[in-house]
Amino acid sequence: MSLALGSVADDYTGASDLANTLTKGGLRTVQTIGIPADDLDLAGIDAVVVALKTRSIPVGEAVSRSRAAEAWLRGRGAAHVLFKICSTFDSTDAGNIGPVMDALRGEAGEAIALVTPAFPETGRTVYQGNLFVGAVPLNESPLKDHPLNPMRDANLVRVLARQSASPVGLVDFATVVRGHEAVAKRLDALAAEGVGAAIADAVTEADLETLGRAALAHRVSVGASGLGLGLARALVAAGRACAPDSAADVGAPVGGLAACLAGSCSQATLGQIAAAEAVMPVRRLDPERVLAGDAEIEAALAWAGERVGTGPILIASSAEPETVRTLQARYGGDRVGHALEDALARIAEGLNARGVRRLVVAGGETSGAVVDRLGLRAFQLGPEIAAGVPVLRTLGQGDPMLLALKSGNFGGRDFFARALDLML
Ligand SMILES: Nc1ncnc2c1ncn2[C@@H]1O[C@H](COP(=O)(O)OP(=O)(O)OP(=O)(O)O)[C@@H](O)[C@H]1O
Ligand SMILES: O=C(O)[C@@H](O)C(=O)CO
Repeated sequence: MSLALGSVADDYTGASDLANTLTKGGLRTVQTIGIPADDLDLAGIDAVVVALKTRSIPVGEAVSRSRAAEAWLRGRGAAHVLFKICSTFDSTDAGNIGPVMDALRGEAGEAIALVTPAFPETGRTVYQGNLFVGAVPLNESPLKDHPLNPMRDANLVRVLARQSASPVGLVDFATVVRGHEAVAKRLDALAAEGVGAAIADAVTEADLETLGRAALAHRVSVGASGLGLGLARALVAAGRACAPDSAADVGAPVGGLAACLAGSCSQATLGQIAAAEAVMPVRRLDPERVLAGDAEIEAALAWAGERVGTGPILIASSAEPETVRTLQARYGGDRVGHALEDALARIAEGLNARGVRRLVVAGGETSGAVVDRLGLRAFQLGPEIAAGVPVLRTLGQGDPMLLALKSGNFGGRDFFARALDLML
């Protein structure tokens, strides 16, 4: 059976966001962690999203891992591969969006790639190449304070041009509203001028349907869940996927204990942790003590062990931007980030050993560290908790676990409680 669509995602929460959107768009979808084992059963599956952890690693590694995932997907018949990036275009001038895009475009033999992070359902829109988060340009949004990749320029034509080896152009809104043929013509014209990537404006789902249709004529595209939606709808309309009529079903309850972990320092996650304090015990890690040794992890696990038997608990490293900046200035951003990711991953492992089978994790890098530490390999999609965040059920690995991997900025204030309500 050939895949109708393949995707290489640059982080795990982003992958589950896309897998959720593809499922809602009518594609039977599986999310894998890294390149799947050969015995993964793909019968009846339309789309595979290969989750990588390549957003914040050195460029060369990001490129080689992405190429290997793309080759695997092509080997399963995927005619189109979407490189799933963050809807807030998380990256630095060194990459990794530009270099990975250049490599995948080269492999696919395409002259140009359509690029759009628009995802209107979560307030991400693109106009004249500028990315808006809700009502404000990217550089005025909380993303300007991101601990790993502060976003200080909203003009994505400029941002991507700093990362890509080829010139970057624009498919503007006036072209998009004229439909997929106009977009296709504009892409051809840009390619003829030697432009290797085009940021495409999109404000509504209708724009993304247009872009999905235009992108499908090529072998590779770059975008967030909004473009995934456009591609899914184009595939269903073309009869290349058969839109199952039953909603995503996460199967029988898994039971077991439940816990939440948060490493995201986004404004949304900080608000969600504050709200969780009213409904479950919350412990905040002391980052300085985490950097000093194992005692903080052991203390957190002992604290959890006394409480998790009677109800869900939450452990967070998250802090306000000013606190994050102070810590990073003292110890270095990479060192702090990795130490806290590793601490939360080890706490997840300890909780799992104490019977936790239902786990909510906030933050893309944090989720990557947790899922890797637990050795999870593939997920089936369950119901949507909030826009971009589905319930995931482990696939093909003995007793199932339920997870929710939340992108930092997603979800309402009651996210943690709401997630646990759907994870039975
Ligand atoms: N108190 C803290 N001080 C400094 N860095 C922190 C602190 N707590 C967490 N971090 C680090 O901040 C980074 C947060 O990245 P992560 O990807 O997990 O969240 P996010 O960027 O908000 O989510 P997403 O990528 O899904 O948008 C991680 O490297 C984490 O270890
Ligand atoms: O696109 C998004 O915003 C998310 O799926 C994500 O990738 C955040 O890390």
